[in-house]
Amino acid sequence: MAQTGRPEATDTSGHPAVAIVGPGAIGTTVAAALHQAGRTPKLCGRTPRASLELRDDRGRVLVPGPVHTDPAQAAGTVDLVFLAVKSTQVRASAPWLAALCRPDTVVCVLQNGVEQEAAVAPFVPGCPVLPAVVWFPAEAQPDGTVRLRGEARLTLPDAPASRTVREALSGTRCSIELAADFLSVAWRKLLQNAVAGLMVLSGRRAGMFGRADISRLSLAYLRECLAVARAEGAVLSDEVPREILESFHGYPADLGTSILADREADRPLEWDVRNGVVSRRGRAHRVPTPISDVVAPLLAAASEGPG
Ligand SMILES: NC(=O)C1=CN([C@@H]2O[C@H](COP(=O)(O)OP(=O)(O)OC[C@H]3O[C@@H](n4cnc5c(N)ncnc54)[C@H](OP(=O)(O)O)[C@@H]3O)[C@@H](O)[C@H]2O)C=CC1
Ligand SMILES: CC(C)(CO)C(=O)C(=O)O
Repeated sequence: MAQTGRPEATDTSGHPAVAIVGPGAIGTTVAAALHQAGRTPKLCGRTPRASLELRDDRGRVLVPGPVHTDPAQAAGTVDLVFLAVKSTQVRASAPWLAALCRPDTVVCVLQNGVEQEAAVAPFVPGCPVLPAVVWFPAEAQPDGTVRLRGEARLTLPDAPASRTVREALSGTRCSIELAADFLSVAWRKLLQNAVAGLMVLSGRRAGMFGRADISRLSLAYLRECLAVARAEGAVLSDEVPREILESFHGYPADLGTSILADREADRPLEWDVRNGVVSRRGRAHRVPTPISDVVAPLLAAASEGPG
């Protein structure tokens, strides 16, 4: 972590200076929200780009770059880092975190899962690490633009560091809710992500949940995940599995999920944080997870092989 790096004065309006590490589907959405409000963040990625582009029903937002790719060349710490790389890419993004963070930098992790804090904290010793539940679907397109398919919305824990994130995003199109019981919200989203993993195994999009057999399988899987979530302390009602299944029934048939996009591009999958976690935490609590114990190894093999 940079101890003496001079804070970057990218923002003179009193809003926190922000960097986005991982300007992909989610990172581009947040960057566009900030840019539209006149608070263009520093963009830190892996692939060089001159700019980012977000598209949705309302039009396009072009976020001026460049996307920096060398942490040594993009000097200056910031008040807030949005970390929007995949969970499989956190370790590789550590040089960015070291270059951008000083001890009071807030690191807000825009990733699926329930283990973001434990995964990221070792790379930013002393910094407040905030997990965020990301509710909106965003899809990177073959031409490099990002298609946003919903309203940009995050839920954060009701913690002091969340104030920095609220200030950064205040008045932007990306809304923020603070949850007193963040654990329960994060597990509810995890259930949604776990069942979305079935799309990878079938190679199909949300339309597949219209099948009666897939609906039965999903409901059984969601109930199993719910038992683990409750063992972890989440307060979620018996209705949650059905509510989640109904939300999948209501999605456009061609809506995917980020883990399916990774599968289609033959990239490593976030199988462990989205599906494996259910088996792992289930074992710890002696909660049986027979469906998860089939789904997780198949996703792991799809991700990593061999074969
Ligand atoms: N997409 C969605 O709809 C949703 C995603 N999420 C979660 O959000 C997180 C981000 O997902 P998403 O935006 O879809 O992922 P993407 O793959 O679209 O974006 C990841 C970005 O990180 C960049 N990156 C990879 N490695 C590094 C590195 N070492 N240093 C800097 N940047 C790097 C990638 O660069 P490159 O262009 O070179 O690959 C890419 O720009 C995931 O945890 C996902 O589960 C949550 C809700 C919805
Ligand atoms: C689309 C959404 C919000 C639900 O599955 C998601 O979390 C993802 O694609 O990773």
